[in-house]
Amino acid sequence: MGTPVNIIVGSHVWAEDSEVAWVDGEVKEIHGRDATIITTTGKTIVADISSMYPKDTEAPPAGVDDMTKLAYLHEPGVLHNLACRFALNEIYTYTGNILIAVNPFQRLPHLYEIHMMEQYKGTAFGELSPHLFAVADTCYRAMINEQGSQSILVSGESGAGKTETTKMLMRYLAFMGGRSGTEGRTVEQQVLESNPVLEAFGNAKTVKNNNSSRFGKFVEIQFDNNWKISGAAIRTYLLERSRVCQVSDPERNYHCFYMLCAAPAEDINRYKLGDPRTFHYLNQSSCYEVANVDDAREYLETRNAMDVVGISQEEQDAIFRVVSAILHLGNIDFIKGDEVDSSKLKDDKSFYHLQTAAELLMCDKKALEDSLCKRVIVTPDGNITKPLDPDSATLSRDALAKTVYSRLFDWIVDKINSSIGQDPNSSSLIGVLDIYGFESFKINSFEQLCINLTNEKLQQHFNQHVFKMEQEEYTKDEINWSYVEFVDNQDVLDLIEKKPGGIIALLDEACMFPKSTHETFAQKMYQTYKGHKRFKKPKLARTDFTVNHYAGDVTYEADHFLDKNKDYVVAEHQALLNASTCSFVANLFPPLPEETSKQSKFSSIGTRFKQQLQALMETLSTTEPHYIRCVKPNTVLKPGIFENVNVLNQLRCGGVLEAIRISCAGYPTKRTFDEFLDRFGLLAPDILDGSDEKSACIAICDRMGLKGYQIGKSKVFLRAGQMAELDARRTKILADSARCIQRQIRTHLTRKEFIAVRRAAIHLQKLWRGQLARKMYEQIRKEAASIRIQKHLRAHTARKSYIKFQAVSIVIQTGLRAMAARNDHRNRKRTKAANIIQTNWRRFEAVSEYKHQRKATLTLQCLWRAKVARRELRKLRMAARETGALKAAKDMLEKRVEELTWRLDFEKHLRIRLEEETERIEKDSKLQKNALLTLKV
Ligand SMILES: Nc1ncnc2c1ncn2[C@@H]1O[C@H](COP(=O)(O)OP(=O)(O)OP(=O)(O)O)[C@@H](O)[C@H]1O
Repeated sequence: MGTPVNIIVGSHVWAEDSEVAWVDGEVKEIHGRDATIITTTGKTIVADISSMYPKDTEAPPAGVDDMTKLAYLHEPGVLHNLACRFALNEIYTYTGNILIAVNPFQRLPHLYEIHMMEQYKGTAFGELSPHLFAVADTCYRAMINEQGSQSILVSGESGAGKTETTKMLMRYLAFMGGRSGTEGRTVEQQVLESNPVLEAFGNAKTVKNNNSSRFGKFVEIQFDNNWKISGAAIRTYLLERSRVCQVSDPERNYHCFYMLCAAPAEDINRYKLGDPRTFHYLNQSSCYEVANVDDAREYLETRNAMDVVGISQEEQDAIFRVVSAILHLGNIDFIKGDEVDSSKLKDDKSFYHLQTAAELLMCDKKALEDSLCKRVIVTPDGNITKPLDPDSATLSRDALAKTVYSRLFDWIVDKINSSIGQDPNSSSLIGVLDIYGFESFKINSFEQLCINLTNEKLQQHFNQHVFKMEQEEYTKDEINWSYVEFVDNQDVLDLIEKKPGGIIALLDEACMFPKSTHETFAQKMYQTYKGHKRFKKPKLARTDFTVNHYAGDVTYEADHFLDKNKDYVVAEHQALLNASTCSFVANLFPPLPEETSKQSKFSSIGTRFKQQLQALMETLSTTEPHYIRCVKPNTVLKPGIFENVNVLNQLRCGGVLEAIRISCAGYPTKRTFDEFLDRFGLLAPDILDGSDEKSACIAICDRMGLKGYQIGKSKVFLRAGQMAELDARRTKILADSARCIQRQIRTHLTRKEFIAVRRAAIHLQKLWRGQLARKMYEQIRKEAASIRIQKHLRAHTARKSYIKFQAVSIVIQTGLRAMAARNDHRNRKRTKAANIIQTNWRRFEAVSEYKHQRKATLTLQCLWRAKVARRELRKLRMAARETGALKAAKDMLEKRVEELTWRLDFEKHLRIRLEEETERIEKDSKLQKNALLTLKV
């Protein structure tokens, strides 16, 4: 960041730190809020220009719609305003009556819809946001109210949007002046449809613009007594002829060539065309297509538009025949002929193209070849035919192509004019001028000189108009303005077009003098304009010269000036095409009037253009001009990019800043008494009480020590810088007051804020604590819940494992108990078995014992009883012997014997059973023994 500089007014006047130390300089570059300024003393200052941007209160962030509303009217302010608006897609801005249109490089259909036209219809200028419809409407209203012709001058550099703007203007005028419900083709329709036709033949893709108009255009729309469109005339200027034969990469030739090559197959065959890459006039550049443009569709649309503007099918056919003939002409190549410095067709291909071109032009092919390879020189002794070398033949071929094309273009324009028709009884007209802007390239030639001459002329017209309007305001307010200086560019115009002595006049002279070369022409210029303040000879230049135009220095290369200025049709070409059996072609080359052909073949393009310009200026001078300055925001043709330096340059070249400068040269700041007091009353509040507005204003100015200001009937007129001076004082007072107010307010605000903050903090704390408690409670709940969950989980797990263990142990216990039971059972069984065995054994022993005892007892008893019985018997016998006693004794004894016999049988039977039982027990014990043995095993 460099020295802070406050720009006070104007595009070139600066002051440091609001001091009255003026610095003259120019803004070279702007980066954000820094500007590089080259002062007139050559010093470079990088300045902080933020203070120059409009104050917030005065300029809304979206910018102001009229630059004159800016408190500071200077380059950075204007630029900043445009940039702010552009960023919001507000592409239109006024500077007083001038409309600045920044090309958006994107379709903004909402801006041009029919309802927008309805809105602007009859609305006062400035009431709605800036728009080209407002300009067109003002123009239309002015024509009706003032009964006078109007013109709209659209200018800007290539690609700035002039043609689009012109088309929109024409659409609006057609909307206002159209006849509703008219049958058939209306004039306004034809006027509108003339655009695509002219664009097809006069527009081409250039580096700067994909649809660049290579000619200037003035459309005169005539209105009848009912203010309806009754006729129109289109005047075109300086079509770029050289493009027909010479195209540089990445540009294209005229659109019509590519359209024709993309035409339906039937047309392609008819015109013997093909791929554009096969034609020399098209393949010098590798660019054949334009983004978003379909040449085939454009061809059909152009044909359609041709129908609308009244070009018949036969004429259309002839037009496209000529266009294709030009392409074929371009493919004719020459090589050295048999004679010295002669030429002939290079090969069969060249012959084919010559033949095709001749067929399409309907002329004799031999005559065509001769007209290209030979030249007839008229001498007092008769005509001499001179052969041309291959280079000259090629030049002759290109000259023919260029002439045919430019005649074709002129024919189309004339045809459109005659078909739309002129209204001789028209009461007023509105002219729309779409003309090339100021051009300054690395290499500038004759075309640039003509274009820049046009712009100088228009600039003069513009300056005069702006100046006039300014003066009108001074006169209206009855102020003395005699010393307002007006910077005129008449000297540049004189340098170029004055007759005799101007550059064009010198060029014409040089063209008529056969031995002239571009060097002799340049030398002549150097001599003639030595010391001219608008003409310079660059160091070491042989043919270059620099003209100091209003928009800056342009260095021209005089090398091709002579050729480019010569506008004559080679007699052989004229004769050849005039003799064509196609009436269309023959009409393009009507026979020259006798005296013209005798006088001189030379006609100067420069002079003709000058005359055309003169006629245009005369027409313009009879109209009330309205200006639209188109601005190209960037060189990459993309939306949303705003290149400051580029735009600044265009504003300078377009005269916008010049208009501001003119305004600054007088009294750039005008404020009504009311506004003035409103703004500056605070500089002297005591004056305001009691005195009238005018004297209060005078008193304020005097108290502030202003010199040179003027007081009009209703306004205060301030000189450059005075507004800023007053503003600086006002700012100081405002700043002091503001500081005081700020102090109080800040204290109040800070206290209020503190209380609010404290309350808020307490509230916050409360909420926060609540929040914390809630959180903690939540935490505790969660913990309790988790413990319970753990408990249950553990219980569950324990239960599960217990049940598992229980099941296992029961199984084990069951197993063990079963085993024990089985053991016990086995023991019991064993014991039982043993018991049984023992029992049986004991029984056996007892039985055996018993049996033995019983047997013994029985035996004993038997023995005893036998002994007793025998003793008895002996007693009884002794008694029997005694008789009776004896007999009873005998019976008793017999009974006793019977009983004993029975007992003996029973005993016998018992003993047999016992023996059987014993036998069985013995068997059982044997079995048991065996069983025990098995168990043991
Ligand atoms: N108002 C607009 N809205 C949208 N696009 C626009 C507008 N104006 C211009 N353009 C775009 O910018 C391109 C160039 O505009 P235009 O052809 O009007 O420029 P020009 O100034 O006439 O250029 P030249 O002098 O080369 O003919 C257009 O093809 C279009 O794409």
